[in-house]
Amino acid sequence: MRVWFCCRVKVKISTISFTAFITVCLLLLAVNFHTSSKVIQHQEDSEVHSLQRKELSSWHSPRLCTPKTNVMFLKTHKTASCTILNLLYRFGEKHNLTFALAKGYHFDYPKFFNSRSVQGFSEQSGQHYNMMCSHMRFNRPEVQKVMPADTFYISILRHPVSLAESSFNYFNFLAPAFKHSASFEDFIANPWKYYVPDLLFNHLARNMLWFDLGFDHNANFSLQFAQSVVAEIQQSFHFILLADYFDQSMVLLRDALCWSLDDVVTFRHNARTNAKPKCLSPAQEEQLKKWNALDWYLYQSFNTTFWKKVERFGKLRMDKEVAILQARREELQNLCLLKGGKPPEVKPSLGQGVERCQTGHVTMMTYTLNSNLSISDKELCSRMIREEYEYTDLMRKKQFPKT
Ligand SMILES: Nc1ncnc2c1ncn2[C@@H]1O[C@H](COP(=O)(O)OS(=O)(=O)O)[C@@H](OP(=O)(O)O)[C@H]1O
Repeated sequence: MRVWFCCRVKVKISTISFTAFITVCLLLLAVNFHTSSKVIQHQEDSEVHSLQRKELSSWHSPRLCTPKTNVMFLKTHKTASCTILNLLYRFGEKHNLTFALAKGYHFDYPKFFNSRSVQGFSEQSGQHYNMMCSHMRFNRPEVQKVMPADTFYISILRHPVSLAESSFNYFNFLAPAFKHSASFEDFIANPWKYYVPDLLFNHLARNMLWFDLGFDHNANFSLQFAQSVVAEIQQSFHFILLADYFDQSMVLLRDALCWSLDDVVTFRHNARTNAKPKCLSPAQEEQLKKWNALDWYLYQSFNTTFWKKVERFGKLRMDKEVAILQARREELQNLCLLKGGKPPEVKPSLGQGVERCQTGHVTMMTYTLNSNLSISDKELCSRMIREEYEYTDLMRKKQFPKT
């Protein structure tokens, strides 16, 4: 009896010690995940990673990967790029990262990017930056001079039909082809009547994405040529987001960068208040796809890649994470914005604030913060609504306090 009792006590003691040992180990592990950056290396699409994914039941779980802090974003035009810019600046500010900044607000666009247009950069210094995200015409060898070798390259595309409509609205004062046409419908019906291939800024009227990615937007379409360009883009960029599936893009981006939920929650920036897309007929849509044949091919290719990624990620998991993202956005909108951001305050586009991101003569959405925010909430909310120029100036002041 005594022996049995002793045994039971021993068994109990060893069970308790074992349990305590395991608990301490788990706690240490959890603390380690939270505090140490030396966590298991993120290996996208590897089996290890998919096993880890299964264990991550919630977005608030510690991530089993190392957050990426070197990111190059090719900011294409009229593709929700100001919204992405906002999240990159926020992340950079939070983690004290350096930005390769243009001397103004873009890298001598529409010229090809040259490393000389980065403020304070010289090739001799061997200096590198964490992030780069202002408008440019992509030029990989020059970008590589400025960014570290392990940089994660991203960009964003948008369906050429809605892109053309957005571009016509914003850039009809800038692109000669748009300027001279009586209406968008008129332009769609007779693009060659108004389009002179080599006129400055006419790229905004034809294959604008192709141009921003550094290719000849006036080239004749051939399958072989288009395929070779897509292959080159795939070599240069780790992930191409789609503005038309913005939330799904954010979920995939967060996963690829190993960032937190709040890092990828954004308010919509740079949106028109008159953003109701024009109702185009199927024939007009086809004409636009034909006119922008290179961009249309580009979009279709990366749309296919995108949905393959979603499949690998898991469609159910995607739906779940999109829902969490949207709920968090709504929560932040209600916290930060007057009337939860709806309806937006309307300002003419050529004044101060949001419209400085713009160059067109359109009415822009701008946000007003709730007046009763705590100091920390006000800081958070101000960051979320801060626009491109204001944020760029702020980062410039941080990096170049004397200028
Ligand atoms: N989150 C999200 N999802 C989908 N679409 C979005 C989002 N954020 C911005 N937008 C739309 O993107 C258009 C502005 O694009 P950019 O910021 O790239 O413009 S710019 O080139 O920097 O001027 C502009 O499109 P239009 O309103 O159709 O012109 C914005 O409404």
